[in-house]
Amino acid sequence: MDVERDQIVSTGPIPIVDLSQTNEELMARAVVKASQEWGVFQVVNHEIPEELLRRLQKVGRQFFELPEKEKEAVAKPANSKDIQGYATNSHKEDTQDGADRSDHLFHNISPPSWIDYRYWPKNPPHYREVNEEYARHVKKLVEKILGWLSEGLGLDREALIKEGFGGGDTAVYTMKINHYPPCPKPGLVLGLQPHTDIHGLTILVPNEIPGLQVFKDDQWFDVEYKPYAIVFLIGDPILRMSNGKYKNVLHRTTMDKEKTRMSWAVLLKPTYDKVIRPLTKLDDEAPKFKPITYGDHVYRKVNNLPLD
Ligand SMILES: O=C(O)CCC(=O)C(=O)O
Ligand SMILES: [Fe+2]
Repeated sequence: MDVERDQIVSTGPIPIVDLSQTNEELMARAVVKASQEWGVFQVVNHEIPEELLRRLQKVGRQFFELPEKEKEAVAKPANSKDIQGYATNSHKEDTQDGADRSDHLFHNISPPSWIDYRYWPKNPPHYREVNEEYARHVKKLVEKILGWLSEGLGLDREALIKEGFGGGDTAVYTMKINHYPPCPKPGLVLGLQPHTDIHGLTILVPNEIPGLQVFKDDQWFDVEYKPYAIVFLIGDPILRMSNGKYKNVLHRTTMDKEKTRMSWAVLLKPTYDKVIRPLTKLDDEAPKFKPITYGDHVYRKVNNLPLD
């Protein structure tokens, strides 16, 4: 059998993995290969209902369409160390160099002890119910993918979620809605500057406006929009936990001249005190990274301090 063709059904260069195949090993291998070579892949025919994704996008869109004053009800408090809340950067001058020209809403969605409903919009009224339902589905999908990635390292299925992220009920899941309003000079500015993700894994649902680009082999590639597909991006901690086997993909977002782009990203993170290091059974290989707490990693990245 032509494994290569069966495992990745792709019209573009970014790997696309069909999760409705019966052969689990093929799907697992496709996810592992994509993570080694690209650090990004899309999944289609996952078990998250399409109508739930439509509702997730609808309530998010309704929130961002509210007048600025109403969005401020969940604003990130000034000087808050916590990322949670609404913040706007899209009013920045178009020519301002190096600025991210986008708006965001962050709030934790799991575990329950990390949820602070002050940052969850009360308007539209279904916002909370839809996001709670989505959180349950995302967790299941993430655990499946991390299981395959663990096995791809020669470890047991639970290694990444348990040893890497501290366990299914300890790992922190944060919803981040990105909102990129139309930009009259899209060539001059970016929605998000090129970056690798500070957190471990990003599970992304974009709207239909193209904009996400990933870097590989000295070239940027567009991530093709596929309705209801979910994009996975590997972040820095998984690079470290896998001792460099899984890539932390460099990516950025562009702006559209006329249309608003939005994306719903769930960020998977360890708690700040968790030490990030190559996983135990990878210890017999020379470690490529020094142990570092997740909190220290975030601090160093945010402040442009050296990491290793
Ligand atoms: O909006 C996107 O497609 C990507 C967002 C992203 O890279 C991020 O939030 O870190
Ligand atoms: Fe990102």
